[in-house]
Amino acid sequence: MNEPVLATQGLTRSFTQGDATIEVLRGVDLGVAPGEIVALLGPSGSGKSTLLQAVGLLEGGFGGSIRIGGEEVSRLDNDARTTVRRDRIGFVYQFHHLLPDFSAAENVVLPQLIRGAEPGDARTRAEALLGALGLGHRLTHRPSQLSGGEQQRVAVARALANRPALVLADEPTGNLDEATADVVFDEFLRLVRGEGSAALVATHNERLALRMDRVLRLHEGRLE
Ligand SMILES: Nc1ncnc2c1ncn2[C@@H]1O[C@H](COP(=O)(O)OP(=O)(O)OP(=O)(O)O)[C@@H](O)[C@H]1O
Repeated sequence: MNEPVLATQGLTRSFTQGDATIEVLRGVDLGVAPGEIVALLGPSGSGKSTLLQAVGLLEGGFGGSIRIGGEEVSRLDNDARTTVRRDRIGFVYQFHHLLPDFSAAENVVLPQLIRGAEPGDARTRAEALLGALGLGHRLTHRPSQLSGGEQQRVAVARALANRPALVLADEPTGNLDEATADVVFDEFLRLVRGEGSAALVATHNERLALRMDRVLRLHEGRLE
């Protein structure tokens, strides 16, 4: 059997506020297979973002095990975490977080250059991804010159630029109106599938969740 792209065991996280401690994650065991697209469904406040931050190695303070591509990554130092993020994970957030002074194409080129790609190759890859998302005519536009749906498409292209084994997406179309969200979400799924990446996608939208390969439900700090 293929090694999971992502596996957690007994993942815990609690926050202390004053005298109160809230246990947000109470022992989450999950596995995502290569190329599998998994929905992480749960109401607001159920801990979806907290879980994505843990497995994306964006925050510390977690208990339990996180394996990415078979490697235990939960105890790595900061430099090693940064390398895992850069080489293996693509992120899409609810808000695009594009660099405002760079064009759409440059936003997709930059992460590739940081990883050591040749500028010509990076440009070709950026144009191919943006073209696949219908943005071939928007390459030189800055984020402020793009619509919300176009901005999120650029963010999707950027996430896939380095061919990550795993895409982590937190409400990737949550900031768009329903009709635009539907279209952008379909394009996101099509592109991720076409690239062969796995994805873990947090959403509170049942309808979007059912378009994915599998649905995990987060309830009271555990997966149902
Ligand atoms: N840094 C923090 N300090 C204290 N409490 C926190 C912190 N981060 C998250 N929490 C709490 O953890 C719980 C889960 O938050 P989280 O953002 O993971 O939920 P979510 O399911 O992603 O919600 P939403 O769908 O609204 O984004 C919430 O009760 C939140 O208040």
